[in-house]
Amino acid sequence: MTNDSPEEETRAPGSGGGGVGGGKGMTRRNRADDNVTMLTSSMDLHRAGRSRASSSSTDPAPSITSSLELSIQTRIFKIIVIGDSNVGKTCLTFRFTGGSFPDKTEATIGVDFREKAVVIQGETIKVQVWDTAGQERFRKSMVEHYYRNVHAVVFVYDVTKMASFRNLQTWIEECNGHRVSASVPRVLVGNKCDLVDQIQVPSNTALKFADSHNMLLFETSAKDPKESQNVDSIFMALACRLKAQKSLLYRDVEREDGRVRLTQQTETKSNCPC
Ligand SMILES: Nc1nc2c(ncn2[C@@H]2O[C@H](COP(=O)(O)OP(=O)(O)OP(=O)(O)O)[C@@H](O)[C@H]2O)c(=O)[nH]1
Repeated sequence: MTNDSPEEETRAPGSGGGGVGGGKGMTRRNRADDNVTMLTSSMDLHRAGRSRASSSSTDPAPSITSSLELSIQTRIFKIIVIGDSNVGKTCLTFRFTGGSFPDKTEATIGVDFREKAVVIQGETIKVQVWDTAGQERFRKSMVEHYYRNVHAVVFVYDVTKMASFRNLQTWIEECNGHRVSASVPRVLVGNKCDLVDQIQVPSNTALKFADSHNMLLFETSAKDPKESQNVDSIFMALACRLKAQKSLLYRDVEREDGRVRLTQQTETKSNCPC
């Protein structure tokens, strides 16, 4: 939980079309493609930044150099997770980046950053997940940062709370109000499907909504370990889509204070069959 944000000099993808997958429909138990490999477990950017900064005084120079060389080749995709408080945004991002369900969560203040390196068709990509605060009082000063240079958006509702589903329209309007391009992929996630006896949002209602906004729908549970691959699929579908549509290579530059600065470096094109 932090109020800091990594400084960025990226720009949102300006080309490529439509929502994720380009197709509509519910994707439940969608499996990550075989071409995709998760490389690392979760890493809090700030904690990682601090440890890199502090270790730089003791580590031998060659390892710093090779780490920088490695990072120069790595593209970073910023994905923000948006939705009402308590829908499970933190738990979903934790499940994806850390592979587990947190024992205890507190309301997110500002934003939490988590990052995971994945390999898609031989290319290592850092998926940077911004877990945003659902409570208005904890997000006020951060909203601009959430949407700045975002590459994809995950809208989350709680399948056991109809109000959280109804509020999606407000979240979409906020997103649109921050000039997020229509070409930025968006997906819809209904979380807490493990609470089968309490479901208030029927799948077909959610599917209609997703279709009308050109989004894929994922119904899943951050809590149920059997759903973990489905949670991974949410972010991997976006990463695959971004890899296919993005024509920019970003350089990850470490600054002296350990914060991350991203700069556009050169152009590449790739085709992802995911
Ligand atoms: N049963 C069940 N509970 C869940 C699931 N995901 C999250 N929760 C619970 O829902 C509560 C809220 O989860 P969070 O991940 O903190 O919610 P959030 O959307 O990040 O909330 P804010 O930080 O306030 O925006 C916690 O008590 C979690 O344990 C799920 O898939 N199933």
